[in-house]
Amino acid sequence: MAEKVSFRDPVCGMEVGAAAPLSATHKGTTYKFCSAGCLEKFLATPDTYLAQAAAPAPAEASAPVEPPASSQAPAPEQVEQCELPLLGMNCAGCAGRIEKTLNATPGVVTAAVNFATTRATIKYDPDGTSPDTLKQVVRDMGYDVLESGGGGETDEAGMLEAQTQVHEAQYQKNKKKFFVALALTLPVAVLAMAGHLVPALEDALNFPGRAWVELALTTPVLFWAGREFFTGAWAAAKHRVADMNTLVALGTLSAYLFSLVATIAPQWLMAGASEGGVAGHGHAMASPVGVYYEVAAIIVTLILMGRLLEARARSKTSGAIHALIGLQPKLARVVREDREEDIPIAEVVLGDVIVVRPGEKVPVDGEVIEGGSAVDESMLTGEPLPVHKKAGDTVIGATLNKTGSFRMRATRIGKDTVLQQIVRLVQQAQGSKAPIQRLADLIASYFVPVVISLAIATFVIWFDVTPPETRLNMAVLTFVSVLIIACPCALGLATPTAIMVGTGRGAQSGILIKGGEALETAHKLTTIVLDKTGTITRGVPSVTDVDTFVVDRRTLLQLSASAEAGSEHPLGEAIVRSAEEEGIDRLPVTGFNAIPGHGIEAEVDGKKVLVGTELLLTNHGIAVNPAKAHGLADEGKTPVLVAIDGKFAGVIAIADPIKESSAAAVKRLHELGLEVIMLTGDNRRTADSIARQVGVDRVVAEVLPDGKGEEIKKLQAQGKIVAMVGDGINDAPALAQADVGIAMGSGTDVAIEAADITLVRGDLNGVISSIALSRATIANIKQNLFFAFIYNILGIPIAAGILYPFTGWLLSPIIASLTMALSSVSVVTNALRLRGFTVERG
Ligand SMILES: Nc1ncnc2c1ncn2[C@@H]1O[C@H](COP(=O)(O)OP(=O)(O)OP(=O)(O)O)[C@@H](O)[C@H]1O
Ligand SMILES: [Cu+]
Ligand SMILES: [Mg+2]
Repeated sequence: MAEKVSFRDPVCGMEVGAAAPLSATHKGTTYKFCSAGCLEKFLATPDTYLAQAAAPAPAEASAPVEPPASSQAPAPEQVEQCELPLLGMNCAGCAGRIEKTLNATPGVVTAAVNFATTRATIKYDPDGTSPDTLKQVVRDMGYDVLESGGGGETDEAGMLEAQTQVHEAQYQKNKKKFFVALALTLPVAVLAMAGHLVPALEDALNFPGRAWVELALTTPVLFWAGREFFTGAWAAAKHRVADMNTLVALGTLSAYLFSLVATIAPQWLMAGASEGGVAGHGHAMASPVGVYYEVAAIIVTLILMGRLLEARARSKTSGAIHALIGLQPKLARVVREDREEDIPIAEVVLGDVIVVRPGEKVPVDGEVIEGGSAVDESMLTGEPLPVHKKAGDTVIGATLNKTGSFRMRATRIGKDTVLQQIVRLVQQAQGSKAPIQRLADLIASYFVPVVISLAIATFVIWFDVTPPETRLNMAVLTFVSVLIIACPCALGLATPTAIMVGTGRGAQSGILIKGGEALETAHKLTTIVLDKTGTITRGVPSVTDVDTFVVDRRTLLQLSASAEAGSEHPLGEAIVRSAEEEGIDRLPVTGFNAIPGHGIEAEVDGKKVLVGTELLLTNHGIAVNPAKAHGLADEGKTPVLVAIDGKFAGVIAIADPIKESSAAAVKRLHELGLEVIMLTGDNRRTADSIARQVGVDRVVAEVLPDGKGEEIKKLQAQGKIVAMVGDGINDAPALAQADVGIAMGSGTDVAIEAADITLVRGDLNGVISSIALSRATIANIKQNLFFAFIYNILGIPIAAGILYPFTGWLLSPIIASLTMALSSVSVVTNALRLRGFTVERG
């Protein structure tokens, strides 16, 4: 097939390697794509992108040496991506603010900041900005960026390691702060409240300088242990925004300043109040006006405690990725100059011969060259049974060799190994946002200003309606309570933590989900479209019957195999293999032409040979007696018709066995309420026969390769939400068109770019597990949002004192801060339940 191939993605202009699985052919040129997104855009309006990519070319096209196929037209827009591990975010509001600022920075195409992974993922134009500039932007906002050791290519494992260390150090520091705060707060709480609880103590605690003691104890709690609330609130204020720090700072500062004035100059507060003095709500009298130091101190201490618990729980959400990285073996036993030696994994080079003994891990990806063994691949594929490997089979790094020993040749090392690809993918997925989160973000962004207004309204109303002696106390208390109870910190955790645990759990079971969007869409699917070859069937077709009319069997096989030698189609390969097995040598071929979806034409040994569908032959004006072919097709075999020199010469039947798991999986999909459609380029009879055996609802047969995406579009136009399941490489346009594209990885060749979800173990049970995982994750997110909101919704009116006139109930600021701490913890704990999700076993 002498067609042109362009390795520059025409949409984003990125250089894409020859191995990239995504491609589309347009007007005789095959274009490679960096991502399904680009492919999708291209397929929608190919000509605009080609015009764009070609436009600046003439200016530079002064190098005639360059062959036109690889013309280096500068792309309209070079996009690079970098990841910054962020430090110092303590609330989802921070993440939102950094994201906004980065997006507004010149040169940035898109930026996304994830609070759960504490990463910023930035796509930028290298001519417009640089990672260093972006880091500075973040630092200017009062946050920090973790330097990831050596520059250049970022090593996921290293970056994660460094980030974990920093988080641990931060955790220890926060722990210290909490305990100091606790030690100072306890006496304040005892002084302020013990007298109320135990009346006998009241007099003893009511010594003259009490307020001053409380002041002395509370001040360091607030301004040392709670310092970050004030710096955070200040940073937010400079950007004219308010976040949870603002609420905490405002709340504690109001209680503190009120008490301070009451301590230093009570006469200011007495103005207008009656001579008898006022009692703080339920407080022993120490100064003529009640003081609320304990409120400020306890709020800070409880919130610090909540953050500690939350950090502890959150560190577990990245457990899956740590487990994956931990799979990487450290050493490899290579054979160099006839000697075996153990070397660090990083020193293995491509082509190294490696010895793997029983009980050892396979160090890198490779091909078995000698010996054989059963290998446990469950850690990457989720497949529970060990897989038998012999010479010629591929083995994956990090899988466990069980019984025998073998030698292998390293074929993929470092960043290219399946394990590293999976780790990268999971990192990206965990950092992505689900659409449902946009709603949460939107609500959170309005929440804080609304809360502040509510708090002020509460203050004003109580100040108005309360008798003068207690009105300031009442107003301050309710004001602080509303501010604290309404803090939306749990809201920011609800979605990202669930996405993180859900995608991590998926990866451990061989389900690689590319992002929150796919994870969310998968629970809404109505229709599953299955590709036939390699998805329902095993994808290893073999010749079963050869039927000849004109020439003898040997000649027919020889001519067809020679003609197919240049074909990459599995059917062609099956014919070539069958001829080889029978010891038939191939003849020289002169003209070869593949007609996608129909077959091939070639000139072999001076004869014109056509191999392919009935239509291919009839289109060439060849009379065909199809009875035999139809009979074979009804058995579920694919009849390939052969014509020699314009005459129908025979039929080669090719069968591709159905995977054992397929029928049961289709049944389960039906039970989940999904419509199952089979999509194939094969003829209708064969397709129907296979469809009957596995029980799909509907068959769309004889679809040309580039028509598969069209078929998906048609289904979508009927209002269906469609998942396309294919083997990832030739189904790329359909995978990209579908709402969720699910690629069947073969376990060794993970076609990650091609789809939204990649199933490392290639069977249909993975589709069921993906949908189940999606449903479980979305349900979990909804529970989280409920947990996050319920406290606010119930708490705000009570804190505002709605019940006070009827029952005398007020929500004390102390209960408010306890609730706030607990709501974050309950959200994270709930998300962690997803770790127990179990996958479907066939
Ligand atoms: N190289 C080839 N040799 C013989 N027949 C071919 C060849 N290429 C295509 N055909 C014929 O064209 C038909 C359609 O091919 P196509 O690649 O579109 O689908 P397929 O591989 O059979 O099925 P699926 O869509 O499930 O992958 C094949 O079933 C076969 O009959
Ligand atoms: Cu909060
Ligand atoms: Mg095919």
